[in-house]
This record gives sequence, structure tokens and C-alpha cells, in this order.
Amino acid sequence: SYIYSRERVYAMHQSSIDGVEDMSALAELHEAAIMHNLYQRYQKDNIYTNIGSILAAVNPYKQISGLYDPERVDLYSKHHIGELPPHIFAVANECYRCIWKRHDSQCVLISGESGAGKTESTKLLLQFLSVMSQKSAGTSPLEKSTRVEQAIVQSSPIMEAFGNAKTVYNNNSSRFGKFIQLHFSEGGNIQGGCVIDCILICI
Ligand SMILES: Nc1ncnc2c1ncn2[C@@H]1O[C@H](COP(=O)(O)OP(=O)(O)OP(=O)(O)O)[C@@H](O)[C@H]1O
Repeated sequence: SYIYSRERVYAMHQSSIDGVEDMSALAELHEAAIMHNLYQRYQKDNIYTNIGSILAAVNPYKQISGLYDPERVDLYSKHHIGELPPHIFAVANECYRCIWKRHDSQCVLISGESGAGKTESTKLLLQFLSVMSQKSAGTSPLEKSTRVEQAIVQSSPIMEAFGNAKTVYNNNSSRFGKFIQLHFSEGGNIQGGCVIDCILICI
């Protein structure tokens, strides 16, 4: 152990005590402050935190009530990024809007160690985008979604049946990386897509 003298110990900044939704607002930006902020938020079931335009997600390993409800999809679809608390739906909405705002293809890169929640995050993104697609096509949420949206959401369990395995880190671990492409019409609905397997993970 190392004993610090009183002169070398500083009081925690108020922003670290209160916690922040965006880590760029932390007055002290070092590993301990980042981990403490994530931990404080995680304890209150706030699993999402922004780091500027990046979203950090902490796997809660439990269902958080209401977090991914259709009402939440609707709410995030009507707000710009930063107006509501950090959420994977805010990223999905920004991505969807930017196709037209920037007149260009958009991508979301999801990374993290095994069991971090990448696959679940991907499915939530696809769920949000398929709802946006249905809305743009004028399909009411009560009506059945179109074949392509259904295929996108329902392809996950099939891909998982072939490509996932139980490991010591994750009961449902993806054994290959995926590049998922979605094609949108000018009107905003999904016209098609593909999944390309890109890396084989064999640990
Ligand atoms: N947002 C979430 N809410 C609730 N549970 C979650 C969430 N994200 C992940 N989990 C839980 O954690 C488990 C592991 O997550 P997931 O399979 O997405 O990890 P991964 O990062 O894709 O891992 P791998 O790299 O091994 O494929 C899920 O099966 C689920 O039980």
C-alpha cells in the first residue's frame, strides 16, 4: 500500500459528486472520475452516459422497466440528440435523421468486451430503425410490420442459433463479428439489407 500525505489529496469536484449525463462535463477527467460517474449512474439504473458524441452503455444484466417500451421509441424519435437523457434510441434516431441531414450513409460502430451488451444494443438499434421505417411508410404500430422489417428483427435469433455459443463470459456469445447494412428509400422506409460476417472469434 502507498500512503499519501494530506497535501497530495484533493477534494472531489462537485461534478463528480453529483454525477453528469455527459462525461465531457466532468471537471476532472481521469479514469477514476469516469468509472465513478458510470458507477453512480449504473446504481440508479441509468446505464447510458454520453462522452460527447459517443454513448457508453453499462450492461445492467437485468430488465429495466420501461427502458425500451414503444413509448420510449416514440419519445426519442421526436427529440434531437442531447434533449433527452442518453439512450441507445437517441443514437439510432440521430443516425436515421442524418441520412437526410448529411445526404450520406451513416454508420454506428459498437465495440466492447465479450458480454458488454453489443448484440443487445444492435438489436435495439434495429428495433428502433424498423419502427421508424414503419412510421414513414404510414403503417400504424397496430398493423403488421412489412416483410422486410419483420425479417430484420427476426433474423437475429436465426443468426444467433448458427453463430452464437456459451462461453465463460457470456451465455449467448457471438462467435463472429457482423457488418449489418440497411438500405433506406428516400421516403425513409427500409427497402432491404444484408448481414456480412467479418471476423471469426475463436477464444
Ligand atoms: N441493455 C441490456 N439490458 C438488459 N440486459 C442486457 C442488456 N445488454 C446486455 N444484456 C444482457 O447481457 C447478456 C450479454 O450481452 P450481449 O450478448 O449483447 O453481449 P456482447 O457484447 O454481444 O457479447 P459477445 O462479444 O460475447 O457476443 C445478454 O444476453 C443479456 O442477458
